[in-house]
Amino acid sequence: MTIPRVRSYIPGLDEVLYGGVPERSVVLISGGPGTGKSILGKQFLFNGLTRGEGAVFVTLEEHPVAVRRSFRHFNWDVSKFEREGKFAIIDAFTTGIGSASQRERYVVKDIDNVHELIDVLRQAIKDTGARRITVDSVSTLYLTKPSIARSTVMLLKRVIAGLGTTAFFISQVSVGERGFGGPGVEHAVDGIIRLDLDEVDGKLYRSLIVWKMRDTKISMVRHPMDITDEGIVVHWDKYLKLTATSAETQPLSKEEVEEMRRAVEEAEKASKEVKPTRGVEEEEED
Ligand SMILES: Nc1ncnc2c1ncn2[C@@H]1O[C@H](COP(=O)(O)OP(=O)(O)OP(=O)(O)O)[C@@H](O)[C@H]1O
Repeated sequence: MTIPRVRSYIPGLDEVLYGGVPERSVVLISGGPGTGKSILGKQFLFNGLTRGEGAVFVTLEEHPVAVRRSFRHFNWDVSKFEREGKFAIIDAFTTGIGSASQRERYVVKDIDNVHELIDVLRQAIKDTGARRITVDSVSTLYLTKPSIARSTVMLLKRVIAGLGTTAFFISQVSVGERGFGGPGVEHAVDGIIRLDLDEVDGKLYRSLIVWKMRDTKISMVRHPMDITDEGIVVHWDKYLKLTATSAETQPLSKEEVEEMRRAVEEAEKASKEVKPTRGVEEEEED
């Protein structure tokens, strides 16, 4: 059965997901510091914006001014989409303090109150007609209160899926940590994509691995990944064989490569045939 998918259009990522992210999924983008999580979240939104889809970025870790600057760093000009009302930044960083925050349209004053965040998010999704959301980072919402992690994620997930959007939740883990953001969160989300930076013989290697993604086949290997001036590139047709003392890149089999390529072609065809039917209709369960 063909399921509706959201193409990330991040080079190589849709191939390792056999066509893209199943629609209305909440995907945890997990990884240590400097692994490229924020860039991946921004690229996902920008690629939707250039194809006519609305998008919302929730910032909990960076000032909104810094967020706009980091989009610009990759020549992803979001200001045009903000002016057109297709893109919104939700400021959950300044907590409403300071003159810059006074200029922001979407502000969350109390990040300990997830219901306030949800109200602002719902409004921003409706205003922009958003299909894509990035929350950077979701860990900030429960850093000091791990016991509420699962309920926070479940509440956000209900609104996001209910309004027909697909989300990347950025999850920060420590260097060397094996988990993805805590058991409550890891089981609550629909997908987990892990970004890594490994040091072998004094050299750092970037890689991406899809740990889970409900309703789709996934590539079962670690893929080498680069950050370039154009953003993230995943080498979907190769895998990175890491040991404690060596890092070796090997090609995937011809059959696997062909199957991934075909899956992306089919997803692209399906996305052209099925026009998105939803506006931002209220399908939310309360
Ligand atoms: N043009 C570029 N070319 C290559 N690498 C780049 C470029 N721009 C940024 N980077 C790298 O991207 C990394 C930062 O990526 P990003 O901010 O997405 O990390 P992150 O995983 O969100 O980290 P953190 O959790 O610490 O915020 C930096 O280490 C930086 O070196």
